[in-house]
Amino acid sequence: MSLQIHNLSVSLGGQELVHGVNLDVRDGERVGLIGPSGSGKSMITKALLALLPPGARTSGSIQLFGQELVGLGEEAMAFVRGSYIGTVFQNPGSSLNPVLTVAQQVALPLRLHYQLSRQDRDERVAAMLESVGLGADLARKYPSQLSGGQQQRVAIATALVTAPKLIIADEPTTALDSLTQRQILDLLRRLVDLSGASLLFVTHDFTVLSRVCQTSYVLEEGRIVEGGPTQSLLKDPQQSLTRQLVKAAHALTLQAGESEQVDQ
Ligand SMILES: Nc1ncnc2c1ncn2[C@@H]1O[C@H](COP(=O)(O)OP(=O)(O)OP(=O)(O)O)[C@@H](O)[C@H]1O
Repeated sequence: MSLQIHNLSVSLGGQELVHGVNLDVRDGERVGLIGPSGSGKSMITKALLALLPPGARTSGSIQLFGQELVGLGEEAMAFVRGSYIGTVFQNPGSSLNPVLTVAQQVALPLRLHYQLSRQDRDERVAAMLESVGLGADLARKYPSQLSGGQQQRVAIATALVTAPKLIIADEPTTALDSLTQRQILDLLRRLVDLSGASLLFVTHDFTVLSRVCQTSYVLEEGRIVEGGPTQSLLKDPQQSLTRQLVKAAHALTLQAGESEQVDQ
């Protein structure tokens, strides 16, 4: 098992925002966490990365490859983040460092966490850029000189270059047009599968999950209300929120004239 979240609760300012969440990601599995704005998706991913705001309290258990993360010290947690987890966030324009070139950006996690020779590092960066479909001509450019889709490709390359075992993608395509969104989702799915990593994909959009995730969990006001194979949730949603999210996804899909389905 890659990730086992058991009875996770998160409180902030004396208020409990996440209530007893259970969620599993098996090795090599792509799992979605879906819920409307304010349902607590970010609180769960931040708890997982130990990046909650000061004063937040976490209880329960988060096991990553068998290691308990709740209560782990900052130094050990920084090591876990750098070695085992890759993250891709919503807005690549702000998550990329504006003063680093594309090549420097992708090389940064290798510099921070691995002792590689300059040549090995450059080779790994070039191979990673190629695998996300960015040519050598873009390697010397800065994020501001790239399109949103190209920026997100750089972010994916940066997340995957250290070959992390778990990728956390938090609304990674929300800021992109629908064609670019599909390309980036397919790229992420392909690279995650190629690397053998597991994926936890956070979104409010079932259209996206149906393209990427085999299993999904539905979050409502800090609680998981439903979970299971994504296609089953789409075909036969049991909870009112799941039905609403599926309906919204069908409306979006019809709008875009697309039919989405993920390989199991
Ligand atoms: N720094 C904070 N201090 C206090 N409450 C917060 C803070 N950040 C978020 N919250 C509250 O925690 C709850 C969950 O928020 P969270 O950001 O996890 O939702 P989300 O599902 O990620 O939403 P979105 O899709 O809009 O990002 C909300 O009620 C929110 O108001």
